[in-house]
Amino acid sequence: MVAQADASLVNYTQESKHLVESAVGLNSPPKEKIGSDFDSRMMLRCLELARRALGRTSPNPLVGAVIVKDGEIVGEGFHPRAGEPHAEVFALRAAGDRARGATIYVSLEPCNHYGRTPPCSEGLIQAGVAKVVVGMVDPNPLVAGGGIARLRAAGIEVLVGVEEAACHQLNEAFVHRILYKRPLGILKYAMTLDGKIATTSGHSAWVTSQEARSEVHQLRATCDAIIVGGNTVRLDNPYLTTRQVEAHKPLRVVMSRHLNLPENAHLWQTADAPTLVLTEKGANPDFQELLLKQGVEVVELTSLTPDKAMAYLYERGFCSVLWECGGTLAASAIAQGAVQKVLAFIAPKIIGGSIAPTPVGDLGFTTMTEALSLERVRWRVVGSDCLVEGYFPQKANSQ
Ligand SMILES: Nc1c(N[C@@H]2O[C@H](COP(=O)(O)O)[C@@H](O)[C@H]2O)[nH]c(=O)[nH]c1=O
Ligand SMILES: [Zn+2]
Repeated sequence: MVAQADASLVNYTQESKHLVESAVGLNSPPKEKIGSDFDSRMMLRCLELARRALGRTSPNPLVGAVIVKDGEIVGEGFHPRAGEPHAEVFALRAAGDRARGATIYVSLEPCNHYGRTPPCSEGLIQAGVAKVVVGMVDPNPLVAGGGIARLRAAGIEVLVGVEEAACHQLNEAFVHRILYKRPLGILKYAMTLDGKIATTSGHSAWVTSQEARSEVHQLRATCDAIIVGGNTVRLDNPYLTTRQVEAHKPLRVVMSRHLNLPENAHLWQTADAPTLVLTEKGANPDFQELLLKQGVEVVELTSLTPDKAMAYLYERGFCSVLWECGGTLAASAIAQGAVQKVLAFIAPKIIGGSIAPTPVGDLGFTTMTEALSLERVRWRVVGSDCLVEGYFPQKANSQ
């Protein structure tokens, strides 16, 4: 039986629950375009600015803001990382007095709470902006429509939902974290046209083209952590880095119950990205010592399962986790609901072999009717390969 994640919408008032459900596309029909073409252009500029902090803002969202006066941009900003000022603050600083009577575009609803920083709603009211154009409602229960209500109560015109789908897409991991209290799990694999991730002897360098591999490095830079099992460390000896000097370096996570791992794996010998080994209480103390000496963090969980690992990474403030593991761990992560999104690179190659490894191990299904169907499926060509992307269906639990 495959676990289905339920969105926890129980912390919302009835009104904010509807706003959030609609913003994140749960239980809501397709919508019409909101705002003018100029509004859309400005909102897309907000998203471009927000992307400058890709991979660096968790547990916070990616947010961009643009201030427009008399048809001209007079201030821009984005949220660089958690604990630092929000996007609106940077844009207001850049605009100075020109913010008075201006329109501000923000990709996420301005906050209305005292967190690590004071509420942006109050900052906008004090700056005297005339209009606020919002990309999407903030699903954080501390905000959830409250920022919009506060601005309207102060007499400011507010337009909500401009380029909403694009705003949601950029923050899909933040939204998932808020609604499901887990990071978004993304399963990525590269397989041949006949569904193999390696030859019968375990050789896998390389299944896909150079272009597809550099796309993976870019993908890693957008995630908070990359997770593999002990088998991948033993068989592939991966680096799990982004190979880009300036890029964000996600935490490399290894799940290993018994710590029966090679002493000289690349992961412990390369300090260019942080590494965490998740294991169980009391496992192999000598190996734990060796890891600690090499600067690797070790955390013992009472039981080590994909869901327990995701619960731990949630507590650490992560929004997105990339599963780059072998088929056995991938099957158990899927079965426990630790995977929401699948990215499959398919190389136009055939290697054959009935015992060659496949991307997802046994799920216990015997009939096609049990197959897990992905939705919102898209595909595109990357180099000489095809990238297929889709999501497992998600549920809202709003009792
Ligand atoms: N980063 C961001 C927002 N983030 C909102 O504020 C929450 C974090 O608050 P704090 O701990 O004070 O940084 C975060 O969970 C999200 O709901 N809001 C905005 O108006 N603009 C921003 O740029
Ligand atoms: Zn704010």
